[in-house]
This record gives sequence, C-alpha cells and structure tokens, in this order.
Amino acid sequence: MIGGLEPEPAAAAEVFGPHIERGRQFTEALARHGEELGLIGPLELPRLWTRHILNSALVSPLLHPGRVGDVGSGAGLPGLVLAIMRPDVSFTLIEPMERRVAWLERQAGELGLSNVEVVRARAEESKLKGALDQVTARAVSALRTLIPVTAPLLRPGGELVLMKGAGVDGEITAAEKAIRKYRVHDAEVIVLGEGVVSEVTRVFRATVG
Ligand SMILES: C[S@@+](CC[C@H](N)C(=O)[O-])C[C@H]1O[C@@H](n2cnc3c(N)ncnc32)[C@H](O)[C@@H]1O
Repeated sequence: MIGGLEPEPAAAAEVFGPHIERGRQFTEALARHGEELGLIGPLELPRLWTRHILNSALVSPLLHPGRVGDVGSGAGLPGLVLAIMRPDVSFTLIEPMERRVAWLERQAGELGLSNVEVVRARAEESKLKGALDQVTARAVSALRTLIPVTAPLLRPGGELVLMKGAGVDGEITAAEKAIRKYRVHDAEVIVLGEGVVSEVTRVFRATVG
C-alpha cells in the first residue's frame, strides 16, 4: 500500500465493474505523485478513493455516447476517471495549467486511453464553442461563474453535468441571471452514491439552448 492511501473500499469494484484495474492504476498514480505535483492536498490521501475517485466515477451513468468536455480537469477528476469507465465516449480535458496538462497527457498515455484528448486552455478561450454534447466540471467555481464558462461550449440541446457540493441549492439561486442569459433549462439536482460512499455526489444537470 502507498503510505497514507485509503484502502480500496468494497464499493470500488462494484462501481468500476470491468474497469477496476485501470481505476486502481490511476488511483495509485495519483496517490504516488499527486502531492508532489500539487494535484491533491496531503490530507486527501486517506479519502482519495471515496471522496475523489468514486465520487467522480458515480457520474458515469449520466453520460451519453458523444463528445464530453471536462472543464478544469486538474488531476483528472472527473475527466480521466470517466474516460476509464466510458470507452464509448470521447473526452476533451480542458485545463490551462501546463504542469496539470502534462500530468493528464502522461496518465492518458499510461492508462492506454485512446478516447482522451487534452486541450491546454481556459474554457472560455478554447476553440470549443458549440462543439460538445456534454460538459462536466468539478471544483472549478460556483454556478454563477461556471455557467458562463461552460454553457457556450455546448451544441444546442447539449447538457451541463456539473458536480457540486451540499450548497448547490444556494448556488442555483445565486446563478439565476446566468441561467436565464445562457438559456439553461430543465435543471435538476441529482444525488448519486447514497449507501455507496460516505459523501454523496451531487450533480447539477441541465440542458442548454
Ligand atoms: C480546484 S481545481 C479542481 C480540479 C479537478 N476538477 C478536481 O476536482 O480535483 C480547479 C481546476 O480548474 C482549472 N480552471 C480554472 N479556471 C478554468 C477555466 N476558466 N477553464 C478551464 N480550467 C479552469 C484550474 O487550472 C484547476 O486545475
């Protein structure tokens, strides 16, 4: 075991199914290098599986075959985890920081993920306007600022799949103006992982345009 890494929870094999080996490979790589590369804080190792890896993996059933952009992938959460789980989906990981881009490219290569491309850019400066079917993001910013950055990347009728914390209802209220301006509709909060992980995953899912 890598020092301090949470032992693999029983739910991991269930959540990852046939992709568990790659799930383990990525988790171990992140545990080994994440701190020195500034990708995860030292306090995160004891909850890497439950709070980060499984929490990201739980979003997998919300994705459709097509092109998904993950804005602000950082360590690869949720983008690389979802790419492991969904070989039928093409992932574009959008991340401006050079060191993180290098990590994402190296991991995609080492995991043998042919469904991943990495774009070094801020989402709003990328050339991806209108190009994506779904956009994911985790721990990037509050909805009020995240919607203006993510919604323009979607084709008409595309979907936002934004991972959020317990304060999501307040974020939705504060984002009312952006929700109207970017024609975000049919919004719902989906709670995933009850009974599977200690901290459930909340997703703000909505259609744009
Ligand atoms: C707190 S980290 C979260 C990383 C990862 N999603 C996670 O859950 O661990 C936020 C990431 O978003 C990136 N980011 C911030 N603003 C962005 C933008 N406008 N477009 C794309 N990425 C952005 C940062 O470089 C950083 O890697």
